[in-house]
Amino acid sequence: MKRRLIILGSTGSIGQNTLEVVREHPERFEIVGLAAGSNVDEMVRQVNTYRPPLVSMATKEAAEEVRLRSSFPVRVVYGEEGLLEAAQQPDADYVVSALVGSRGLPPTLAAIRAGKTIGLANKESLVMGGSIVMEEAKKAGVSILPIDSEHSALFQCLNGERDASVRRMILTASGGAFRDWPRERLKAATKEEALQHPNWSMGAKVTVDSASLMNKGLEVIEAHWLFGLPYDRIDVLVHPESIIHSMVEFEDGAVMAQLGTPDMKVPIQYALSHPERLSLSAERLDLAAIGKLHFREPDFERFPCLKIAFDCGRAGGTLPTVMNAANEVAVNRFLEGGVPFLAIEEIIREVLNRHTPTARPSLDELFEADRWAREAAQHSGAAV
Ligand SMILES: NC(=O)C1=CN([C@@H]2O[C@H](COP(=O)(O)OP(=O)(O)OC[C@H]3O[C@@H](n4cnc5c(N)ncnc54)[C@H](OP(=O)(O)O)[C@@H]3O)[C@@H](O)[C@H]2O)C=CC1
Ligand SMILES: CC(=O)[C@@H](O)[C@H](O)COP(=O)(O)O
Ligand SMILES: [Mn+2]
Repeated sequence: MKRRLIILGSTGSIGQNTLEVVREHPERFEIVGLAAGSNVDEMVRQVNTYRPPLVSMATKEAAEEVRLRSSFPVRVVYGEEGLLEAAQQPDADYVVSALVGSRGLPPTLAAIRAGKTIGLANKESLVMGGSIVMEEAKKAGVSILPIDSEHSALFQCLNGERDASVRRMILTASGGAFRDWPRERLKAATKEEALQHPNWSMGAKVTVDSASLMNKGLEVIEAHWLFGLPYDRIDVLVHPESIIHSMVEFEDGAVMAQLGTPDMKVPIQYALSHPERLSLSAERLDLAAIGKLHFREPDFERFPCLKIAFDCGRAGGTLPTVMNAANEVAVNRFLEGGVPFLAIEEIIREVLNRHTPTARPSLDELFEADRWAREAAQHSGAAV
């Protein structure tokens, strides 16, 4: 039977890669809904190719334009309500959560509550509300299959293993665009430089997170929630080639690693077709041609965002939510040219220092913490 998919964030980097996987296997997948923000041209192209019955766009204007330019009658909804409707679309059995940022949390939760299997790329929803997301998934009997490359690697390494045999997880990090830059040089780092990821082609926000190593920090928190491991058993290792996507060390000293060329279609197909594997036209790994792989410890002094994320993850409560929201706003301000690169970590620190944490927040308290932190980060004058 075909998997009936909704893709939240279909016009983005993960969304388009997901559609590539679908295009290679039309016998396995059917698109029953697409949701995006403002990229009307790309959405019209997708609608005319995949003919989904339901589409959601961020605004009424974008929705109307998609409707008018589609080559067949498609229902187009919009805004936060539109996203929620798409996430719960009754025809779907699987939702790919690939919006960027904490706006991914409400539709991901709605899809879980509606009983859909989740392919999760939107790591921010676990950073913001991991305990609630995992609790709701358990209650609804829903599987959350990781799309993020490191978590897909960990998931693959765990295949057939008992939880009790796991000693630690090792997330690999490319080191990002500024891996070899001295701290002093980071002061003048530009947007164009931050967007030059050494190995992956991705959306702007995650690429800047990768340059500050906040991406790895978000991924540590994501791994904690997905795999239920305490933070002192999650390690980060810089691996500049991004060939080993992550590793699991077991009690007997054995280490399992998942390798491959850096291509998101591989973890996406694994999440979409689990427990099977489908053929893919991805580039094959040639280790003889690569010759050597390199590893080093992460530098928490040059890249303090990684330590901030470990600390907030360990502390729990509203702190990861506030850190995530402050980071989103700070990255946005950097991308808009309003603040320098190093202001990202300063804004996050300042907002965290001003926050009064709540230990076991309800969902409403998480949304309130997110709203408060956004406002605080938007007006923060740190390092500007
Ligand atoms: N890219 C990658 O390879 C990887 C990404 N991830 C994670 O996956 C998620 C998506 O990343 P990525 O694909 O790179 O991001 P992109 O920026 O490429 O895409 C983001 C998507 O979100 C949509 N969007 C933005 N704002 C809104 C809104 N207000 N309402 C509805 N939709 C909106 C965009 O629509 P539009 O463009 O139409 O405005 C787009 O479809 C992130 O959480 C990221 O960390 C994880 C691993 C790898
Ligand atoms: C492809 C993917 O999963 C990204 O999240 C990737 O991890 C970014 O690379 P680094 O954060 O390791 O630079
Ligand atoms: Mn990743």
